[in-house]
Amino acid sequence: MAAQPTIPRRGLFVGGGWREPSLGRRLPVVNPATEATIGDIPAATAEDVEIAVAAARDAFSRDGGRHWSHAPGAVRAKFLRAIAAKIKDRKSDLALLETLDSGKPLDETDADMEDAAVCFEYYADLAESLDEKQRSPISLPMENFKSHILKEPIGVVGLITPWNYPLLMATWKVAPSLAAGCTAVLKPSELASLTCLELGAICIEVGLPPGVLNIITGLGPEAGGPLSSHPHVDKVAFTGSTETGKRIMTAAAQMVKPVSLELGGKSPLIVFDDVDIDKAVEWAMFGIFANAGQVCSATSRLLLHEKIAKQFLDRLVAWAKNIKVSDPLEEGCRLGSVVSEGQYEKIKKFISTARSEGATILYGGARPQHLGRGFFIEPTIITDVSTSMQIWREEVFGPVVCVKEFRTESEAVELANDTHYGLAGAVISNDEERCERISKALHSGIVWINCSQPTFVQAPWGGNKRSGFGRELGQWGLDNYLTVKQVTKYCSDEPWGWYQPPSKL
Ligand SMILES: NC(=O)C1=CN([C@@H]2O[C@H](COP(=O)(O)OP(=O)(O)OC[C@H]3O[C@@H](n4cnc5c(N)ncnc54)[C@H](O)[C@@H]3O)[C@@H](O)[C@H]2O)C=CC1
Ligand SMILES: N=C(N)NCCCC(=O)O
Ligand code: NA
Repeated sequence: MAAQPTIPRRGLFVGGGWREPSLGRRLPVVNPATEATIGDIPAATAEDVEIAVAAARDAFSRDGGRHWSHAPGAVRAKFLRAIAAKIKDRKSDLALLETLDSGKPLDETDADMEDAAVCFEYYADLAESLDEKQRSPISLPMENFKSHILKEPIGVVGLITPWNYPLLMATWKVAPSLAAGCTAVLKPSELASLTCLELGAICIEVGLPPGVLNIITGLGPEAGGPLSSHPHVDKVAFTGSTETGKRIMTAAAQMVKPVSLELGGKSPLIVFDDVDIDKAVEWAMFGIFANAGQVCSATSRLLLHEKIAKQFLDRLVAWAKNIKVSDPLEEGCRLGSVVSEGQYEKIKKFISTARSEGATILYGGARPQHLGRGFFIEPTIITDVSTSMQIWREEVFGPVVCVKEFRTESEAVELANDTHYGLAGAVISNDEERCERISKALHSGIVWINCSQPTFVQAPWGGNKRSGFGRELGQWGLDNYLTVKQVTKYCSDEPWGWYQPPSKL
């Protein structure tokens, strides 16, 4: 087991330095795998939001934007690459902090730190290529006019992020917004903020201009609320629950402030009868047990062709029994604890409601016997599910999959789309044409074929329906933080000639 590090005591990261929260309050950091309090983080309030937004505003317009917002993309790219390099240098200590904060297996946090570094590098490249895309001409039907496009940073952005991939979800917003030339105030989740505060330390080390990125930890209503309604915040990007997303959109609407929302999901995985069962089972497990199912795109509804359902479930149970559920620091751990006591209680309630509504807990459903402490839940497989049950309709955000059988392709699609959410969907079949048909038929922003969850920084990420709108990652992730300006020029020597000229007296 890795050595326990000391948890750095940080302030709020504002204007390029550390600052104690105005009201002097701090929040405990709990390691959910041991239930021990291991440190604390500052609790920002509206007063601190005010100061952080002012710092970001100042950084946006300082020197007419020459050093950041309107600097060549290469200037911003240099800082983004330096941040990526520091994340790589500190990968093992950041991964350890994130595991201690969230309960995620160390192999997962290690991969997440790598993904965060890659994301900063990717948007460094896009910051550079942005300059080449400026002034792209628009063809007009009148010769005496010429028009071109400028892509400009939106301004100061508020970035509100969740606890399930603490540093990575922050990076999906920080990297593209800074690449675009915005300045930002990041509000990570109070349940797991440690690595985001370390990002502040990294910004100091790389000499990021003060105020370009500010990081304020604290509670949702106290710190996130004032940020989403602040008149000097030009856009809010949010990832988290649908309920909080609605609140943020309502607050932003008062200022006609644009928002992008990446919310919950209840994504389906459809398995046909022409597949290699064990290969399909492993993807089904990865789709719902990776990160203990605390993934917005988790494929939490498993749809099995009736011909293979029994065999598939037998194998799924056999594989699930084989998952190493342990302290997330243990070598080979594949299922750690969930993030908090609140999340643990919520997941257990979902399971007991499913049982009382008549579903069968085929496997799991409780605390693993060998783990007496920590917020651990067994991998859980629920069958005999009907479409009116809570377990079919609502996001659990835990290692809990519910299963239904289907007979025909159209029945599978109908079940898959039977949800208010629309983030992701997946299909496993050896029939390529069938997979193509299903990709078109699913009402979601992401479709996986013959897999579930692999995520690449180059490809757009986001949902439809109550999973939100806007796309992160790829070029779309950069466009999220850019506004498009048309510049149209009259270039004829002739007068416009619409009005009768007055007589020259
Ligand atoms: N889609 C996703 O990626 C996520 C979904 N969830 C779902 O949400 C449930 C609740 O988890 P929470 O941590 O409570 O998620 P949440 O959506 O409340 O938290 C996400 C972020 O929003 C902030 N926030 C909360 N209330 C706010 C407000 N009124 N104004 C501005 N910001 C606010 C939080 O501090 C955090 O930074 C989970 O059980 C899960 O089902 C949670 C996290 C991520
Ligand atoms: N990095 C991977 N594989 N997935 C990220 C999921 C992000 C989310 O829950 O919003
Ligand atoms: Na924590």
